[in-house]
Amino acid sequence: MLTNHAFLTLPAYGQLKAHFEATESTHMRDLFAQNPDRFEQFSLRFDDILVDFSKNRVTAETMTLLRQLAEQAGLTDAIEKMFSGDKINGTEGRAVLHTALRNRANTPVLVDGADVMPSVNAVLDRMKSFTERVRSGEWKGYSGKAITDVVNIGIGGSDLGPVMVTEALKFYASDKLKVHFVSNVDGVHIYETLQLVNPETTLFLVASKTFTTQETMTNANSARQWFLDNGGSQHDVAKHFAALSTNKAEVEKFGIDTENMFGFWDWVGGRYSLWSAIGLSIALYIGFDNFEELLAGGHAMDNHFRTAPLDQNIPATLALLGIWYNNFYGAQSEAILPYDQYLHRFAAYFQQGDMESNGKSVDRDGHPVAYQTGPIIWGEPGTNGQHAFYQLIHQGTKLIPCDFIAPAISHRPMGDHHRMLLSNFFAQTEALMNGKTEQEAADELRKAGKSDAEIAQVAPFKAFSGNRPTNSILLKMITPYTLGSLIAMYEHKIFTQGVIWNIFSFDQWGVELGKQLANKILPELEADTPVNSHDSSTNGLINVYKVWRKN
Ligand SMILES: O=P(O)(O)OC[C@H]1O[C@H](O)[C@@H](O)[C@@H](O)[C@@H]1O
Repeated sequence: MLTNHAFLTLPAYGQLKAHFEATESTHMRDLFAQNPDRFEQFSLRFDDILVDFSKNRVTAETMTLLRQLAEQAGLTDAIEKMFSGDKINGTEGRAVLHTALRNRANTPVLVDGADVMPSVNAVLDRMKSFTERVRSGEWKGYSGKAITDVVNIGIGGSDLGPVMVTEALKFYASDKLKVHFVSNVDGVHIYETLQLVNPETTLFLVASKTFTTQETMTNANSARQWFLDNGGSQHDVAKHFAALSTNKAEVEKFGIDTENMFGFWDWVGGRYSLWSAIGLSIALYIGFDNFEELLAGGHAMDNHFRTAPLDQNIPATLALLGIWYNNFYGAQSEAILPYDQYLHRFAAYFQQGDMESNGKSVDRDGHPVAYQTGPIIWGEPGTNGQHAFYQLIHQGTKLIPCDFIAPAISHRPMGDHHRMLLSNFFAQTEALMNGKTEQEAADELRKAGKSDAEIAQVAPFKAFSGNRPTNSILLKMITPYTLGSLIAMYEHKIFTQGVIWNIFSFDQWGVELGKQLANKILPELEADTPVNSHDSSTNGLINVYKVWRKN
């Protein structure tokens, strides 16, 4: 278990508070003007990833104090505990070992005294041979045809990771195999997906850690019914359905051949599970070699996080910067802005990764926290975001720290597109940092021939305060390896923040509540008789629904 501490009484917290008050009005423009080495001093490189954090409202002193905060919160010890299988998920009594899933060094990792690596490797071997059989066409559907479409049925962590990664690595995909994802219990999702596929050549992956999640089981049942109604027999189900789960008993109950079950373990959190059997759709889509590259990239970042000193440690640095804005500047959110269309689900993926992990308000002693914890994560790919919500980032009243992410090399070089994309990537962080004074705005207007009256009227609106913090994460190229490192980088950022805030990052009781509540109302929706067991709003909504559904 992790050692507890009181975040607000850490000596570095008090020092940071005083430092914040003393430096709050400093403008980054001046910091850049004063220090020509700012980029060298405040950027880190790891393989083909460059993290430039110089456009933040920090000085060397800020970073020193933030690192002291991490040390005083016991980060080094906490990292060791996670990697070595300590039961750091305190409310569920579980280890947290997604790092073991990508432990390419194969060094033993012990849970309750037993090495988990042989089981990890055994599942990877089975995934490999299954992937090869399906991709080569050796695996046949019931009518003897090869598989052309894979439909992953899962939700939350059993969906978002595979969706994000298959999109991000589409360049590496085989054109012989398409992947589809069904998550929402809204019948529209499975209906529309089934319109695209043929039962003879479709493989359904039922992805659920618990194998009891309402949405997934409902979609899986509908998929099986569709399969049986459209030419498949009960006997053929084994050729068209596989399960990715920790729950063998429920998989058997559903009727999936356990030969087609790919297991994982309770020490893999749902939102950290793309590295496990939950990643089978990824392996099928991009091939097992590429899936292994993804694991290798994650493993390399694990080694970096575990061994790099704090002043060189990329995930820890990003975490500390996040804490600086969250706990001292009062920033409510962080935007993730990938300048890469293939990464268009990256922010959505880390919405779950971050918000489900650190959206907690009770500390590890069970006491309500008296400080802010996890931020709101949001974002869309650049340049679309620029034409939608960047106005608020540039000139709104809220401070929104942003991560800008871009590859130097595009997989799809089309004319000048990539250069244009990157010119936006570079320009935006520069503008957010520099801003534009009213005087500069006035000078521009004068040059454009505007009268003094016009200038006085318009200049205030054309001024930008600047001083808005950004990290620029420049990658050479989005390869499976680099993406693996990038994902692991954010995972460890989230972990670091949870350690410093003294919260449990690996449970999700808030989500469980929703599952229970919906199950209570579902039977009440059966009959047309009005309900009166809830508050007047809930009763009113249900009763109008009961009337309207009759038409
Ligand atoms: O894989 P499962 O068990 O279907 O859970 C799917 C999802 O359910 C809930 O929303 C949470 O517990 C998530 O963390 C999880 O990823």
